[in-house]
Amino acid sequence: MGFNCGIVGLPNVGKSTLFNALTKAGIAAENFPFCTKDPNTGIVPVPDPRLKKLADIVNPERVLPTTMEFVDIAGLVAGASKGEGMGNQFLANIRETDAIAHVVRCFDDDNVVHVDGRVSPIDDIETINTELALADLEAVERAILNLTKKAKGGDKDASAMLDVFKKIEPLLAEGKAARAANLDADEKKLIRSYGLITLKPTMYIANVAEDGFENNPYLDAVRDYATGEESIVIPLCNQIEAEIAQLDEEDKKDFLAEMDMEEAGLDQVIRGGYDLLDMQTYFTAGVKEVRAWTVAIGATAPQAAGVIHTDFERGFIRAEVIAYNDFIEYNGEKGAAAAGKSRLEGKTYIVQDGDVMHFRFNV
Ligand SMILES: Nc1ncnc2c1ncn2[C@@H]1O[C@H](COP(=O)(O)OP(=O)(O)OP(=O)(O)O)[C@@H](O)[C@H]1O
Ligand SMILES: [Mg+2]
Repeated sequence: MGFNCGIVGLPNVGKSTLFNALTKAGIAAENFPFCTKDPNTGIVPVPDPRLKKLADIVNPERVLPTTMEFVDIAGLVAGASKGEGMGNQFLANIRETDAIAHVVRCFDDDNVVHVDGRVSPIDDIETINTELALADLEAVERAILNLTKKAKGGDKDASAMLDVFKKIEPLLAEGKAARAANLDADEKKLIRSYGLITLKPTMYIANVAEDGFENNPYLDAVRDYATGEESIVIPLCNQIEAEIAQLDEEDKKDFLAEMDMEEAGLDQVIRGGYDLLDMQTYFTAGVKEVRAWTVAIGATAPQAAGVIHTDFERGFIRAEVIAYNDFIEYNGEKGAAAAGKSRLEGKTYIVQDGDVMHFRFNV
C-alpha cells in the first residue's frame, strides 16, 4: 500500500493509547516510559461520509472504505540522535514513514509519569524536534561529503542534489526542520530517497484531559507553536478515544451525544493524516461494491486504475468519470449520463477528488 503515518513523541505521552484507539489492536499501553519497543503497525479505515451517500443511491452488496497505515513507534528522548533511549531504532523506524503524527502531552495527572518530571508541551515538542533535526543533520552532512566527490567528477544529478542539501543544512544545524527550507516539489523529489524526517509533513496531536478541550493553556501553547510553522493541531483525549473505540456503533452514538461530540476525534486524526499524505480519494460504484480508493493528487486516470490492479493501468483504454456532486445530484450513473454529466476521459486525464470512475481496459 505504501503510505503511512508514524506516531511519535516522548515516552509515556499516550502514543500507544492513540494507536489502540485507531486500530483496536489492544497493544500494551501502560504507565511507564519505553513501554513500546518494536513498532506496531495497523491498517485503519479512512472515514468518508460520501461513501454512505453513494451507497444509498447504488445499494451495493458491500461498501469498502479506503485505508491507511499507522505505525506506533517507541518514545524518543533527548540524546536519541546519539543513541540515548531507544534512539537509533526509533529513528530508523520513523525514516520509513510518509507522514508524522506527533503526540504531545497536554494533561496533568500526577499518576502518569512524565520523563522530564513536568508537563511542558513546548519543551517536549522542541526536545523531539531537535533530535529529529540532529538525526537529519548527520544524514545530510554524510550526503554532502559523498555528493561533493561525485559532483567534482562531473555527475550532474549529484550536483543538483548537493544544491538542495546545502539549502537544508544550515537550518538543521540550528535545530530547525528541513520543512522550513520550503523546497519545491522537484527539489523534494530529488532527495526523497534519503528519507529526511524533518521534511515529512507533520501534525500535532494534543493529548488533553477529558475536560481539557477548553481553557487549557497547554493546548493554547501548542496551537501557537504550530501556527508559527504552519502545521495543524488536533486536540484529542486519547484515553477517552481508546474507550470509545471499544464500543459498538449504537453505544458509540449514545456516548458521543452524551459528550456533546459530533464525531469521534479519532476520525479527525485519520483524515488529518490522510490529508498530510497529499492523497485524494476516488470512488468506484457498482452493484457489487461501492469503494473508496486512494491516489496521489495529480495522478492520471491510468495511474488511478493501477491502484486497483496493475493490469488496469497497463491495458487502460479510457475512463468513464462522473464528479461526486453530479453523481449525487442526478441520483446515480444513469441520471448523470442523461444530464450529460458522464465524461469519457483518456490517458492524460488528471483525477479529481471525489471522481466516480469506471475503467475500460484491455489486456
Ligand atoms: N488523555 C489522557 N489522560 C490521562 N491519562 C492518559 C491519557 N492518555 C494516555 N494516558 C495514560 O498514559 C499512560 C501512557 O500511555 P501510552 O502507553 O499510550 O504511552 P506511550 O506514549 O505509548 O509510551 P511509550 O513511549 O512508553 O510506549 C497510560 O497509562 C495511559 O492510560
Ligand atoms: Mg507506547
